[in-house]
Amino acid sequence: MRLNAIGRDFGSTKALENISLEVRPGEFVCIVGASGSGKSTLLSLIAGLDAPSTGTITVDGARVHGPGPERGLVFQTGALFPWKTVGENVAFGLRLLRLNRAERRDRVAWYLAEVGLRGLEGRLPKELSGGQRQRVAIARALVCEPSVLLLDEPFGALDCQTKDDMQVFLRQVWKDTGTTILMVTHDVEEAVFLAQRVIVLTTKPGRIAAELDVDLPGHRDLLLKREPDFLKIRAEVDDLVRAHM
Ligand SMILES: Nc1ncnc2c1ncn2[C@@H]1O[C@H](COP(=O)(O)OP(=O)(O)OP(=O)(O)O)[C@@H](O)[C@H]1O
Repeated sequence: MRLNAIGRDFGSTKALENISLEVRPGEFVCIVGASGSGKSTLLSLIAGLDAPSTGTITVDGARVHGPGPERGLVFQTGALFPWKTVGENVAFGLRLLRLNRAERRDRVAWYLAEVGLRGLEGRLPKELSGGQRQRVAIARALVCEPSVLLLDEPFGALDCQTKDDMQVFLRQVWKDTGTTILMVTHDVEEAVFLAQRVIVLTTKPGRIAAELDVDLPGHRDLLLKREPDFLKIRAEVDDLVRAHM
């Protein structure tokens, strides 16, 4: 996936300016920045829900002109259909793909198991916890086997312990599926724990201030968050975000 000199203006407000970024297949990249740095705007441009004022976005070599099944999208909350069951919500992701009934059933079952929701396919979203609902949203995005999974603060509404568990879960899903992931978050600890590479945005306009490779082990559990190496990178990213607020 490639962003080439992206800019987005809203009237006289420059939300984003000259953002160029390449995300390689299978990479896990997090974008952090203070409130108003244009994180959500950037993700919605890549998702094709909004169009850049300048620059181009390509995924698998094709220009983005609107939403498409090769880009899976997960928001902070509220994206599930409340009247559909867990299984139906996940299957909904497949509506744009031409698959027969057995293929659909198998894919839905595989991704429900992958996100740890096997046996809950008949439940309604209101019968799930917040963390479980986000697992459904992630399964629904992954079921199309997208080239890139786009996550906008997906754990932002969860309590600290659930958030921690979901981070470990997301690393596991990434390892199991090999999906390319681009996530935006204001939570620096989360970004450093999850990503191989962290991009820091400036505020007003949002530009790329810095880019850091996260040189931590591939296998990450929650104890890593207490390790000196982790805390050092976290402090470095925190300082960069603050310096560019
Ligand atoms: N539809 C819109 N119309 C006008 N201005 C907008 C619109 N969407 C975003 N903006 C402006 O663009 C800038 C970036 O907003 P955006 O929501 O992308 O930031 P963010 O980094 O995601 O913030 P937060 O972390 O608070 O969600 C802000 O100044 C915002 O007011």
